[in-house]
Amino acid sequence: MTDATPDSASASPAFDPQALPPLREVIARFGLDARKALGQNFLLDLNLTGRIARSAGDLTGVTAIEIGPGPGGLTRALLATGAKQVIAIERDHRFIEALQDVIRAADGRLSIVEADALDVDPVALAPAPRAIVANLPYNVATPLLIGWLGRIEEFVSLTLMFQKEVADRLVAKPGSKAYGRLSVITQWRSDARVLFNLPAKAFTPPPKVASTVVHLTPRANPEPAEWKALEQVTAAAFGQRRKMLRQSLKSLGDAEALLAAAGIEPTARAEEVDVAGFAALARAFRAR
Ligand SMILES: C[S@@+](CC[C@H](N)C(=O)[O-])C[C@H]1O[C@@H](n2cnc3c(N)ncnc32)[C@H](O)[C@@H]1O
Repeated sequence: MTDATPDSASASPAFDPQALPPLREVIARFGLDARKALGQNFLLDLNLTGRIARSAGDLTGVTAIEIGPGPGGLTRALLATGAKQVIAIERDHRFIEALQDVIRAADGRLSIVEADALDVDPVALAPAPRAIVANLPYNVATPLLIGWLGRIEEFVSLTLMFQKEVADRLVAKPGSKAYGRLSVITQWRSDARVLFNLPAKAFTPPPKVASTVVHLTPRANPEPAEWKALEQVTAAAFGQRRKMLRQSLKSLGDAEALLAAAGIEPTARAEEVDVAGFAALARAFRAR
């Protein structure tokens, strides 16, 4: 880890993302061909990365954590915000050398951690207030998000690029096709908002699908429920989403009694139950 502690909270964020060599040049100089297995689809347009960084909201005094800086387009944009510090976690060793110019230009505000983000606890890594801003590697985007949601109150916000199809699931409402376990868990813990979409051609190389930036903030008063119980009831309910709950919840025990305790019609289907309903079901399951 390259240590970079700023002198004070008021360290000036004067940083010009355009003053460094163009990203295409960095990629060519260091031979950074994109690796599909690591979800490497880069954003080389600094106007776009600037838009993403600004969409995180006011980062003044905040430690911004970036997952997968790659060649550093979004990293540069984050340094141009009022963020007190940027800590970027990158798994691919090739980018560490390529980012040295950015580290120097950041004048003590950028640290790079070479690690698999799935193994890193961002709360232990970065002081509060902290926010995550990332163009996520799509192969690990959902497990990363679920890990962060479990302790989202530790973050000011999460501003994350997902495949559009995943973003649609995060914000889906009951009654829609995209509504499922991920929607319930996300909306239970956070207020999740779609900010904007980006076409595949915005990336180098272009992925097969469109992408969406989602902004998540901790939900002020989440419905009381235990994480594990909520996972169990949503897994059973959405595992057979077309069946009535009195049938699909049988694997959990006396389904009719659980539904009665939660105040849900036994003939309801998973996709009709809102987050409050699933939280009630999780409480009933825990209390059985
Ligand atoms: C979609 S690219 C984004 C790159 C850059 N931030 C941009 O916007 O151009 C995903 C980045 O995450 C890195 N990455 C992939 N899996 C990772 C993991 N498990 N932990 C940390 N970084 C990872 C990749 O090497 C790549 O740099």
